[in-house]
Amino acid sequence: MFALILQAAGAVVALLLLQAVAKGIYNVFLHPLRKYPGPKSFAATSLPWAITTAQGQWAYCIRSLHERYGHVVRTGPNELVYCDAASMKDILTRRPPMTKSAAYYNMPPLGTHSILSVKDEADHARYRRVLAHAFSEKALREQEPLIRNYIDLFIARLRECAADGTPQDLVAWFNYVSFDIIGDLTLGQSFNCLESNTLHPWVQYLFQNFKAVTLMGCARRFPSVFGILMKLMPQKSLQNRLEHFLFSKRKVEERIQSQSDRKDFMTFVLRHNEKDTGMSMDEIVPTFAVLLLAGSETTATLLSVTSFYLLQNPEVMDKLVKEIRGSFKNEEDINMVSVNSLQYEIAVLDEAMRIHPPTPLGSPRVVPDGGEMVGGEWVPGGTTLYASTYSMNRSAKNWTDPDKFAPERWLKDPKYANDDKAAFAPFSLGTRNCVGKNLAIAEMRVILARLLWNFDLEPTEQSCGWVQNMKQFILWEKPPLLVKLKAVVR
Ligand code: HEM
Repeated sequence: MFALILQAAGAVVALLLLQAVAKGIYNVFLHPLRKYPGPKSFAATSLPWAITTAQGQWAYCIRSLHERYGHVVRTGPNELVYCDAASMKDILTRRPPMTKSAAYYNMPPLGTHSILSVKDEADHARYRRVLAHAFSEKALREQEPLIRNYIDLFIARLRECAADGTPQDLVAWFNYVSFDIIGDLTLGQSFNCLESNTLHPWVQYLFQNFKAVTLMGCARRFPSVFGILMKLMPQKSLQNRLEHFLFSKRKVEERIQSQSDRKDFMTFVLRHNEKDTGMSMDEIVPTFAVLLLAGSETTATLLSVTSFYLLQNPEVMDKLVKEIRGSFKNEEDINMVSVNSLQYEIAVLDEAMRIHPPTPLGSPRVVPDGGEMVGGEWVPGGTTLYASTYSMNRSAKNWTDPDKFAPERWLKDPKYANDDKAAFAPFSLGTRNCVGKNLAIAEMRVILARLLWNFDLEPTEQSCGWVQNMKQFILWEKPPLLVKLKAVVR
């Protein structure tokens, strides 16, 4: 009996293997994408993509594939990745827009789409119309006092903790301040990370969640064994994902029930949420869960990256510190409007976003039925495609000295006259670009200016190799960045 079961299992495995080989041969030699350049193994099966992605190495892999094969690479049986501005524009700004790729955007756990994952463009436009009110100029002005309180606390806590000369982990501190701000703006309550000098457990779950979602994305590429792969995944991380979501749901519901009119996102959303043209509660919950994550991790990453490159480039740091300290009489003068005059700081932040974009992957889309022209070539309907932000920003075809941190390239330095600035889109393009862009920019400019107004930063031995081989699981998995802070006495 046992031998029979073994024989049957062997036959099933052999059949699956045969099917995979036949499919691989079809994909390489007969598939409509066969003429596109790229490694044969990537064209044959999704396995190389899944392995590299699960190892957190995808951004580096795509970059090296572009260096070898050119501006377009076939990275999977049904997938193309681009590395030039014209193709990126074709993909992201087409009218009507190409839909988001289901292979990359997960449905939230309770089965209703968030603004990030929703496929239907009319639904997306409806979500976006409501949410836009929470991110208008007017809303930002009204939110500034709330944000300022947290930045005051950030500086005060850093002054206390750095007073004895102990190096501070800037990644942790930027996470504390960005999560406290976003917690307050989204849920009406702080995560109290700054006060407690620790990440709230919800935030810790969040980081595990990125890995879980990445692994689920890998498993989904193999529908015939998806069920088995999901069983092999650490069940705790799947459970965490659900708990994490239920926590957000509870908090969003509490915020709505409080009927408060504080100047947070919910007040603006509820004020403009018309009954028939607005968002349902089931849609608000996952969308607010996205805001918590999209509005915190990204800004914390960029501030960490900026600090790292400033520490590695003392002449840039000096110039920036001089600009900030020479532009204001008092710290109170540093606000979301006055920082817009800091031309060098703006260039430094743009350069950090170029060299190490907080969202390294890009925005995958699906070519509509009937096909579409992308970068001057016909691409068949159903193809998944995107411009990889990391490769775009590090390509020698787009930038002079792409691996050099050079804020001057944003300040009309003739050495960088051939840079293709149209290749720079860290907040994406088109109807699904980042709704929080203005908030993110304002927040990062003020936090960086206030940090360098208050402290001289010095690297530690540990901080020197910080970016090397940093893994990506949707966002970057950042190790600690230990830095010495010397408070400036005035
Ligand atoms: C440096 C900071 C930030 C960067 C680099 C960034 C980048 C991006 C990118 C590339 C997208 C498009 C994602 C895609 O198509 O898959 C996006 C979308 C989005 N971002 Fe940001 N983001 C940042 C900060 C923020 C902030 C502060 C918020 C809100 C508080 C926010 C909220 C969102 C939302 C809701 C979307 C989805 C928009 C839509 O689909 O209509 N982001 N962001």
